[in-house]
Amino acid sequence: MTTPTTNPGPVRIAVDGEAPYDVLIGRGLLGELRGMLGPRVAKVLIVHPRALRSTGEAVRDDLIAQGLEAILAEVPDGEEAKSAEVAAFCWTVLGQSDFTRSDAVVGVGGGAVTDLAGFVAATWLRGVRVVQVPTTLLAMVDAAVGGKTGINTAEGKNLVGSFHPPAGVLCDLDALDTLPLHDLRAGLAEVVKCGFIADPRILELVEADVAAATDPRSPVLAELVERAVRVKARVVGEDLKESDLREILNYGHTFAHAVELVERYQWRHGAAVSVGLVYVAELARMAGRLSDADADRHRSVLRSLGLPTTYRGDRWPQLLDAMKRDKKARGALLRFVVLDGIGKPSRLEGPDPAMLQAAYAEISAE
Ligand SMILES: NC(=O)c1ccc[n+]([C@@H]2O[C@H](COP(=O)([O-])OP(=O)(O)OC[C@H]3O[C@@H](n4cnc5c(N)ncnc54)[C@H](O)[C@@H]3O)[C@@H](O)[C@H]2O)c1
Ligand SMILES: O=C(O)C(=O)C[C@@H](O)[C@H](O)[C@H](O)COP(=O)(O)O
Ligand SMILES: [Zn+2]
Repeated sequence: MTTPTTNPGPVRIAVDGEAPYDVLIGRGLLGELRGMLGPRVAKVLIVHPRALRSTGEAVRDDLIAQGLEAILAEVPDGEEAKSAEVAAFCWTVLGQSDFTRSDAVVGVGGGAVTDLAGFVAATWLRGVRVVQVPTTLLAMVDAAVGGKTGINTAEGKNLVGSFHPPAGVLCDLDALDTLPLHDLRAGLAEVVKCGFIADPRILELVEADVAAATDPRSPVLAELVERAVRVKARVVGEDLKESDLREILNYGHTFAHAVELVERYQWRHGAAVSVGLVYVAELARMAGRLSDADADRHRSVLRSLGLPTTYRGDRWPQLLDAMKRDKKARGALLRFVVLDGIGKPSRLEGPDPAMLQAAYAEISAE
């Protein structure tokens, strides 16, 4: 059931760092885009997925009405957008449109498109402005914020990319009205991740009312978005380039990225993160770092949201091979973000291979 909402005006969350910017969360925010682009921008490339053609066109028409030159680059839906070929297509459009350093890119779409648009902006003329307009929950709470941009290669997920913070992020919650439930749930996996690493109130909100947490019109979901963005903003504001603290945002991702690769991206990122969280909670439990109750809480909260908590691919050697290319690895040393308790992220370095496989057996047996 849809809960009626009032329209209290946008929440503004500042992200600190060398080039600080704001994340706006609210409804009907398109009018804020021109201001975020900045006064010098005259030409804009709007990168959008095929499925959101009419949204891309609406953004283009709005900017044209405000006197800008705006061009569309339509890219494939989902993970297919994150390839060298699609990035090269965008560079061609930019080249043919004579884009200069005073022009800007706007990413309109889910995390796949905001990762691609950010990467194109980071690489064009060695870096132009990008404003992100995320349209999935996952992109609002995670992908569009923080400046990690990138594409995949045949060998793995996000292996090519750069840190290129946006000039601003517009999280218009109205976009969630059309988002399929599976994609909403996928976004909630990253929200729950923030709950485990830094903000336990997120876990309490989900546990108290799962229906509200999965209702795009509910104030509970709006609060979850705000809380998750605050976690991310605080972390990336302190450690943009992942020298240490930022690794905590990668909680659950060592196993998740391996699943995505092995499953040829037929798993949504958020679904893979969900099993990745359960996997690493098992690992931490086996290493004597996490209590049974806290490890079990991972399973119960994710399961209550309809997210997967098991992986039955029977592909341990391939998963282990993929995990070796995780960016947190150092040489042959696998490194995992683990919890010593809820809200207490830590690291587990070079765990015993038998324990790695035992944790896998645990999540495939359930
Ligand atoms: N850069 C980062 O820090 C970061 C963080 C988390 C995830 N990511 C990346 O984000 C990607 C996953 O993002 P995602 O979950 O948004 O998936 P996605 O971008 O693949 O979008 C999912 C699907 O929803 C469609 N869609 C988008 N908005 C819609 C809307 N409002 N209504 C209906 N359909 C809509 C898309 O076209 C797509 O088919 C992965 O590639 C992941 O690696 C990056
Ligand atoms: O922002 C971060 O840092 C993260 O790790 C957030 C993750 O949710 C996200 O999926 C990120 O793209 C993973 O990055 P990678 O460095 O492991 O490729
Ligand atoms: Zn992620």
